[in-house]
Amino acid sequence: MRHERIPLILLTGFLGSGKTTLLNQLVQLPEFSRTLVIINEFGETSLDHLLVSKSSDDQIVELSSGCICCTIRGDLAKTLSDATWRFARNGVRQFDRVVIETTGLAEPTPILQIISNTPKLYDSYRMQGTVTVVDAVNGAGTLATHPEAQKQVAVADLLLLSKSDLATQAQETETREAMLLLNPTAPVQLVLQGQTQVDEILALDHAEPVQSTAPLHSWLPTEQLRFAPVSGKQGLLRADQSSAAPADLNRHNDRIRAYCYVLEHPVTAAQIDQWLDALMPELGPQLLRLKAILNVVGFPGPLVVHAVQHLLHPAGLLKEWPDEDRRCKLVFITDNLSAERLEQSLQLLQ
Ligand SMILES: Nc1nc2c(ncn2[C@@H]2O[C@H](COP(=O)(O)OP(=O)(O)OP(=O)(O)O)[C@@H](O)[C@H]2O)c(=O)[nH]1
Repeated sequence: MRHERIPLILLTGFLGSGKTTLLNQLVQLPEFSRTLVIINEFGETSLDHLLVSKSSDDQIVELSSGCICCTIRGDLAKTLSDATWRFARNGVRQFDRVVIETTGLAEPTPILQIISNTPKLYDSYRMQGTVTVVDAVNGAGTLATHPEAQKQVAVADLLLLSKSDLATQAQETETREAMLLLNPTAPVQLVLQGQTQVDEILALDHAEPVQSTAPLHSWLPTEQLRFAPVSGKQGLLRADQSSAAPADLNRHNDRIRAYCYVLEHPVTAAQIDQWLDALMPELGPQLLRLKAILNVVGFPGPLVVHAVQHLLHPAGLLKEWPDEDRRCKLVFITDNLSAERLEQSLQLLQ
């Protein structure tokens, strides 16, 4: 039987959004007591690791000579691969979880890829999810102007809205709308001075095949979206973007978009293979994230598919459906990809 892999949470968010404040609270909780914290800072004077609570001093690694998403990817890989013996006593590993705090300008996808593309790391670590902190005061403006911030929101499994104590109602609403447009499927919860509902973080199980059907409900909140048939494509419905957020919000960030589809009929395993074989090499770089729940002919439960850019995680087959809705649901978070091009690829599932 396969050994239990160590869950890893990627904590990201734009500069000053409140990542360290959150981490400082998390490491003081009993649930996070056996957590290895890896902090990446950029620049000569790195302070964050000093700000994180002393209680976990012996399990904090600071990577400060560059950014882990670009210049020091190797350092991250080495830190993770050495950690299992470096943070062990008498041969027993002293941590059960890893949290990596990125710099505010980091792109999360290369970091997710390091873990999945390095067999030794993939064998030891399981991506539990990406948590992105967004500042409610500056969020809308930041998301309108910084592609890094857009990508951080787009790939999140959980979005944490910070500083709502400082934000006006209008600022908070605009920030929520901007987040919704980039990522309509990730739940949003408040974090106030680093305090938040920690159960939601611990329950994340999105980035790799889920074992339970519970998280599927939050994936694609179909009840909140309006779907309309795509002309000429039988059984294919597309969510209307304006039902997620006002359309004019898109004016600043029309590169990164979320598309949600429902396919009304079951598909065959062969069709899925063919579709993914064509999709990943061709559109991989433009796919920031793909999540799909597919009804496969002859399978008792849904097949769950995840991809981050050209990286396809092994699909997970669940034993049963979470509810009566047996339709296939697909979410694509894309960079510079048109609905027409996606729909052309979906023809392989028709
Ligand atoms: N009022 C208020 N201030 C907050 C909240 N969260 C964080 N802050 C403050 O925001 C500032 C930046 O917070 P940090 O936790 O350092 O942000 P960060 O994301 O780690 O910042 P970088 O490392 O620069 O990317 C600090 O002064 C925090 O005290 C909040 O919910 N409310």
